[in-house]
Amino acid sequence: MKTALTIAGSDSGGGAGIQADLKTFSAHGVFGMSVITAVTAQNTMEVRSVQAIDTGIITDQIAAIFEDIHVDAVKIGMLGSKEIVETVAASLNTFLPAIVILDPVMISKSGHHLLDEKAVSALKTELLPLATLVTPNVPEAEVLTGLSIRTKQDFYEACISIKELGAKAVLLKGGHSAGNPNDLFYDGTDFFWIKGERIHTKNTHGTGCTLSSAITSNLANGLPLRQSIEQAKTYISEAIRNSFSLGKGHGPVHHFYSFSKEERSDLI
Ligand SMILES: Nc1ncnc2c1ncn2[C@@H]1O[C@H](COP(=O)(O)OP(=O)(O)O)[C@@H](O)[C@H]1O
Ligand SMILES: Cc1ncc(COP(=O)(O)OP(=O)(O)O)c(N)n1
Repeated sequence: MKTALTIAGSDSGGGAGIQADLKTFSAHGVFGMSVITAVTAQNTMEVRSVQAIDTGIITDQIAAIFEDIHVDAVKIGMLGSKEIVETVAASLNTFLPAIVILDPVMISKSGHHLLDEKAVSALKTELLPLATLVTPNVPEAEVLTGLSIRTKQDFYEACISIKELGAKAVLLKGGHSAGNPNDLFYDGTDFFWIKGERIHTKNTHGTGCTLSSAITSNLANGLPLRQSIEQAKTYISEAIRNSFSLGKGHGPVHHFYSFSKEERSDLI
């Protein structure tokens, strides 16, 4: 069985963060492992409080996994602080995983800051160069580039600017734009649009975490990058289509097995 590791924050409400990542890995037949960077007291309406995890135990969690278990792909989500960004970058530089998907989580749907302003420059200089793919949403890409992103042309320019920060490839997500949620991919050579159809629901908690974890799972399972992204887009679209009302705010997306019984036995 293939393995994937998420380095991210815990969402007590179960819709985003580590919890969404592990559900997505399981749904793809991948064995999921986790390094917790922060604990959030969160539900469908708000992030009430955040406790960062001590950097020593973050280093230990990563080392405990890599010194014992083969990791096919790593996904990075909420990091919270500059110190945690630097700690994670140092560990990745030690263990050099082949695949790193970086979701540069900055603000929750409920409006809570999940990354300190001081951490942004460390994220750009220390983590982006280690990423196989970075998956910002529009507000995150605006912070990373200093550009305002409204038009299709802005999407192209933002991708070029983020690629120049050192990531091998960029997927700029269009969920926050008006109209259909089309995402733009760029790897320094080719651009391609991953087209979506807007699903009108308030239950979209955890969409970014789920998409990046689905891409991570597909890469861990050996698919090429483009196919991994295309299949992950299908997965997140179905997960949003089948999302449900849980709690009083933004309900979670629905995680489902993305392969047949026969395919599942092939994976094990
Ligand atoms: N209402 C929606 N209908 C269909 N797809 C969506 C919708 N909202 C977001 N998406 C898609 O979900 C994925 C996550 O995007 P986005 O919501 O922008 O990320 P984040 O959760 O990081 O803000 C992207 O592929 C985006 O296009
Ligand atoms: C612990 C934690 N990590 C990440 C997020 C943001 O997740 P995302 O998938 O972008 O979903 P929304 O919060 O935007 O719904 C989070 N909320 N908590």
